[in-house]
Amino acid sequence: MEVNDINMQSDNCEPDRAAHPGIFLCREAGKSDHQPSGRCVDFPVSVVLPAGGSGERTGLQTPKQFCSFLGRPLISYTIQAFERVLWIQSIMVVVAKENMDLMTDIIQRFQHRKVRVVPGGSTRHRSICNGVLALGEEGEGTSAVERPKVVIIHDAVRPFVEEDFLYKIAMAAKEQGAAGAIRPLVSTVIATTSEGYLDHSLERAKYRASEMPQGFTYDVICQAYQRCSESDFEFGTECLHLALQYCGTNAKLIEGPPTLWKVTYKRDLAAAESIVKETLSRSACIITGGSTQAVTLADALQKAVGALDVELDVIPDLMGDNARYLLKEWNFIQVSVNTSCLSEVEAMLGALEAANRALLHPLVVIWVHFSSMDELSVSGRVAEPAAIMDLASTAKLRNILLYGIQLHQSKEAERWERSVLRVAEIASALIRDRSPALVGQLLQA
Ligand SMILES: Nc1ccn([C@@H]2O[C@H](COP(=O)(O)OP(=O)(O)OP(=O)(O)O)[C@@H](O)[C@H]2O)c(=O)n1
Ligand SMILES: O=C(CO)[C@H](O)[C@H](O)COP(=O)(O)O
Repeated sequence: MEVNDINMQSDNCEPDRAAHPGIFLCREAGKSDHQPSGRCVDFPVSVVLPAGGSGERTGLQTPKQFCSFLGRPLISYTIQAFERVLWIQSIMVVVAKENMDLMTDIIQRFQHRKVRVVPGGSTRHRSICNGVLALGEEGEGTSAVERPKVVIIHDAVRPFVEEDFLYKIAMAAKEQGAAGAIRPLVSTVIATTSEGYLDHSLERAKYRASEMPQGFTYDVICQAYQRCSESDFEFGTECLHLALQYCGTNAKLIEGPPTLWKVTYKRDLAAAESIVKETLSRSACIITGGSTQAVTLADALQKAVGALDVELDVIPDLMGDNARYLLKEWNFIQVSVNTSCLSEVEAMLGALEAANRALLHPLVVIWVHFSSMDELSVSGRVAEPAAIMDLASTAKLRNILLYGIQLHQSKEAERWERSVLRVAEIASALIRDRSPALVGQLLQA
């Protein structure tokens, strides 16, 4: 059966654990950046994340899964990608013995749930095997988590896996016993002689790169590891091969998106950071406080930012229905007109903190202080650089990056348009770069 043919149960699937004991559908406070797909899986699915390697190829001291960007270790991004999938019931993370405490700290710090940690082995297969066996023990005598029907295995260093693809893998694994992600080959694979000459070359169109995630029925992956040889444990790199050789299970292969790529070298960590930044920079919300001047500025910014590829919503405040903006990946731009007082920003920071919005990612808040020339001539200075610096220093401790932009009203249309464009450019650069060095600066537009 084609994976696309599998009946996708997508309509209003209600969380009913009694009727579907395998469905895991709890929502997690402060982590609602992800829209659930609405898909249900009516069998228990658990995940094994092998994270027991040392990451030699990065050349770094720290194993790559524990290297951080935007204040969070890579492994936490991967866990989050699985944790937000409501139909996944548990995640078994496998780490080297000496990193068990570190991993436990990460789980606590980023409030990961559904996660257990077990010690790994000297090779990837040994680590995965430990994780799979631990899933079996998890089912015994515990009511919260059942023995899984399907086990998804995914390298802890592939952080960008999407729910839709996991769904395809889980459904195909249940149907076929095994399923795995593939990608087209980038380069031709050749065999070399022991003297370093070309022996033969493979016809590229016939081959595919095997990627992760892979899915197996629990019985297939358990049997494969029970039956495989020491040599497989020591030198093997392919779980699908074990399922074929030891269980006669031909895996269904499904072409996955390019984002399934594995962090292998140091440069891949920088690439992962830039993908996360790009994702976090797509939308911002302007809060006007309801003032006419602020709304006019917001409308002008909306036009200017449109060209910069940022989705921009304009709302008067974060009250009532607008509180939903606190729950998603929005960045915030607070416009204050003719007041150098930062109380509106302080109130917003309080609301963001209460919603636990900056737990997983640094959040950008930009205060745009819109002042008339009259205000300037009365006060004789630009708005409170010291106050914003103090507020930003405190906010930074809570993972909120506060920046300021000072915009002076001008009666000259051309000058005004230039300033608005500058605000749009500065704001989108601040949102995109999330530079800690610029936190608390009051930039001039
Ligand atoms: N004994 C091992 C070796 C690897 N892995 C995990 O398997 C995944 C894919 O392996 P790879 O990219 O090769 O990771 P490393 O072995 O850490 O990297 P390197 O080969 O560069 O040392 C990683 O999440 C890694 O932590 C594991 O759980 N246990
Ligand atoms: O793609 C894979 C499975 O097919 C694995 O991710 C890959 O084998 C990881 O191993 P390596 O240590 O060789 O990078």
